[in-house]
Amino acid sequence: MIEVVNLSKNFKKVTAVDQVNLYIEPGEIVGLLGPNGAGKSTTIAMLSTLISPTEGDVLLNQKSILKNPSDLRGVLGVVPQEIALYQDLTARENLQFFGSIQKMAKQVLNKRIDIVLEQIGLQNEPKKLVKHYSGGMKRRLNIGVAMLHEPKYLIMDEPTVGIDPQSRNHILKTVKTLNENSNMAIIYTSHYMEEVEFLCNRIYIMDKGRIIASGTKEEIKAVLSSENTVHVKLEYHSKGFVNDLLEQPMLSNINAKEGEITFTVAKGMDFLPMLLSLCEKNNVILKSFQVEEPTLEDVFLHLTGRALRN
Ligand SMILES: Nc1ncnc2c1ncn2[C@@H]1O[C@H](COP(=O)(O)OP(=O)(O)OP(=O)(O)O)[C@@H](O)[C@H]1O
Repeated sequence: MIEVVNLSKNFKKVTAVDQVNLYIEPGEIVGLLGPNGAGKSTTIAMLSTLISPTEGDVLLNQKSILKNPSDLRGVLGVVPQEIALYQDLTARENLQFFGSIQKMAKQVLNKRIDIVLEQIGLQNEPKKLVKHYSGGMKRRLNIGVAMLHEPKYLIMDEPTVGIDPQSRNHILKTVKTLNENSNMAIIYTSHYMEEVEFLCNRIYIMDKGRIIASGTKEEIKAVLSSENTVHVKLEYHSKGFVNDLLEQPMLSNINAKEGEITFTVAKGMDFLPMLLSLCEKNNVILKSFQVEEPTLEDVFLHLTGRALRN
């Protein structure tokens, strides 16, 4: 298990990471979700021993790695946010180069390269130079480089930024398969809450250097378990109807646009009779209504008053 204990990092006057605690157990996918500038990359840089913390510690199987970073490096792969590849080499040549600087034995390396190329879906591009790859293919090869030494833990720093939806889906599937077939534990950072919801068993939500929520998806969403969002569509817009809604004490966050209205209501509240009687009173026809479960985006909004992406 890897544990991060009271980890902080100051850059002069900026506190990029502030007393962060988290852990990852073998075989799980953990999400680190937060907007730009939340401190995710700085946390990862400390976790992967690239920069040293101002305060706090990182433990591998309960032993500090600050004095012996090589213990962690052997079991950890890091996929950086930036593409770090040689453009004038093929995928295989890139993997050969990065494997050789890790001093992997030639035979072992060649076997691993075959496996990794298959895992990242680039086995059928033997002659193509990286400079002729699409953005998504480069990202996949970037992941392959980090996987060469068969790490038990893989850290991925926003691996889907700036790529097309098809490549993004491929990467998400690769991450899931790697975890399921190789039992590789993955720390996945992102500001896309739907990716984190899809992939991760446990999630940490970070903002302004701090962890503001953590737990399973269900536990985090339970923060909002007392409320449901309701979407109502009317046949046509009615000012009177909206005014009547605004006067209902059990409703909040009422938003009306044309014939579409959204509001929040306490969970379990039977609001339908009220809705139907207001329709009748204002002579409008209810086209549809939908009760929505909260998303991680809603939780973030609730905790910070801001959207994850702006
Ligand atoms: N080397 C540095 N010197 C000064 N400030 C830094 C440095 N690195 C990061 N910061 C600041 O620390 C804060 C956290 O940055 P960090 O890159 O860790 O956030 P992030 O969540 O990874 O965001 P992004 O998704 O944009 O990468 C930001 O305010 C950033 O400007």
